[in-house]
Amino acid sequence: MECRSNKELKKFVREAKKCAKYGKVADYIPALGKANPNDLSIAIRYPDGKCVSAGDIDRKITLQSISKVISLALVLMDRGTDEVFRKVGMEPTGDPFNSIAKLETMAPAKPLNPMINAGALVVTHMIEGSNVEARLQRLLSFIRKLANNPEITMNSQVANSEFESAQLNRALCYFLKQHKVIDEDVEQLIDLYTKQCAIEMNCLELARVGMIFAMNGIDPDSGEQIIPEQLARICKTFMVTCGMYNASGEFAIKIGIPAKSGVSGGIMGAVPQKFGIGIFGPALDEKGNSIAGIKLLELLSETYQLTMF
Ligand SMILES: NC(=O)CC[C@H](N)C(=O)O
Repeated sequence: MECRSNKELKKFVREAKKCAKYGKVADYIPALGKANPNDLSIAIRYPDGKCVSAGDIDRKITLQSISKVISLALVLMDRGTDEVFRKVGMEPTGDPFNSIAKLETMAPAKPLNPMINAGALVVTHMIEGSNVEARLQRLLSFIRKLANNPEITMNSQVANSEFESAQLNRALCYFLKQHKVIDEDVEQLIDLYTKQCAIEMNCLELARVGMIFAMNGIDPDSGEQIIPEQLARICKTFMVTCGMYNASGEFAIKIGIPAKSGVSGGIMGAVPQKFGIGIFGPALDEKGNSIAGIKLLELLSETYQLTMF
C-alpha cells in the first residue's frame, strides 16, 4: 500500500505539525534563523513519474548536511572506494555531527564517517577541479542531473552567513590539515563546503534525488544509471547508519528507511525500490533533525509499513 493522494498526505502533515512547537530553528548559521518553525512540507516522487505532495512545495531550502550524501556519491565516482575510504571511515559515531572529540582519539586522524562534518569536509576536499568555482560547478552539474533541473544553484546569502560563522568547521579542517588528511588552504575548503551546504532546491526536487538513491542510482525517467549501483548502495547504507546524526539508531528502529537530514530542516528519504521523499520542516530537535519531519515519517512508515527491516 502506498500514499497516492495529496489529500491523505495533507492529513499526515496536519498531525505531524503539532510537534513543531517542541523544536527550534537552527540559528548558529544566522541566515537559517529566519525560517518559520511552523512550516512543514513534503513531496513523494515515484519511479512511474507520479508525485504527491502537501504544504508549500515551491519553497526552496538549502541542503546543508543532505549535500554530504550527494558529494560522497560524486567523489566515490571520481576517485573510487579505495582512495575515499583511506581518508574517511565507515563507522557511525554517537557524537553530534560537528564534534571534534573522536578525531583526537583516532589514530591516524581519520574521520569516522562521511556524514559528520569532519568526514564531509574530507569528502568535499576530494571534489575535483582547478579552483573553488570549478569544483562547485562540478557538484552543481551532478545535482542538477539528479534533481532534473538545470537551474539549481546555491543561495549566496546562506553560504556567506555560514562562511562568517563556521569557526568550528575551520577547527576541524586545521586539525585534519595538521594530520595531513587534507592539504588544501582551509579558507578555500570552507568556502567550497559552505557553498555546497547552501545549494538549494524544493521538496519535489529533493524527493527526486531521494528516488534516484532508492532506485540504486538509476534515473527511472531516462533509464540512465547516474550513480553506479554499488556506490548508490554505499550512500544508502551511510544514510541508514549515520544519516540522522547520533539519532540514526532510533530512527532506524522507529522508521526504518535510508534518510539524510540537514540543519535547514530538510530530510531526504529513499525507500528502496519504491520512492523518494523530500521534507522541509525547519524546527529541529536537540540532535539537529526536523522534529515534525521525523514525526511525519513515523506516521507514514507506520501506515504504509515502509520499514526495510
Ligand atoms: N548538520 C548539518 O546540516 C550541518 C551542515 C552545516 N552546514 C554545518 O556544517 O554546520
